[in-house]
Amino acid sequence: MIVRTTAEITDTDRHIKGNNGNWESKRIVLADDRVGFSFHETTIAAGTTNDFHYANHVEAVWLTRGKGTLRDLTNGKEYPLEAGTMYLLDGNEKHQVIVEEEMQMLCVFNPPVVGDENHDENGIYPLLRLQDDGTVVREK
Ligand SMILES: CC(=O)NCC[C@H](N)C(=O)O
Repeated sequence: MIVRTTAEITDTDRHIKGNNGNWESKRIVLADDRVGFSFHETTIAAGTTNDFHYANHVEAVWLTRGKGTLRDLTNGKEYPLEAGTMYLLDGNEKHQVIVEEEMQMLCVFNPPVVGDENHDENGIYPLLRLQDDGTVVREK
């Protein structure tokens, strides 16, 4: 069994700042826990528009705080986001998160994020795999 607290993650190498400057992510469960998914708490700043594209991962997002809009960039559809709403990117959809009130979200990634992944210029995380010997290989 593994038990962790926010205090153990905040301001450590598990606390990642997004390279668009708009979000931060506390990486609660990572690939080295070897459970097949990673689990993050993400905060996104009010007044921002964020383009994401998890081409190599499935992501589920559960909003615990905040308000805004999710836009599916594959078809232009928009969905209101507020506490208690979940979206699942089961088709690796390019999407946009438009934030009216600061959002806090709980996010699950499969395959699991290894550690400090950040978005490239297209909003994509690389596909990194943690090998049994602890080394990380880039697969995409
Ligand atoms: C909602 C979203 O995709 N936010 C960006 C950060 C990501 N969820 C992460 O925790 O790495």
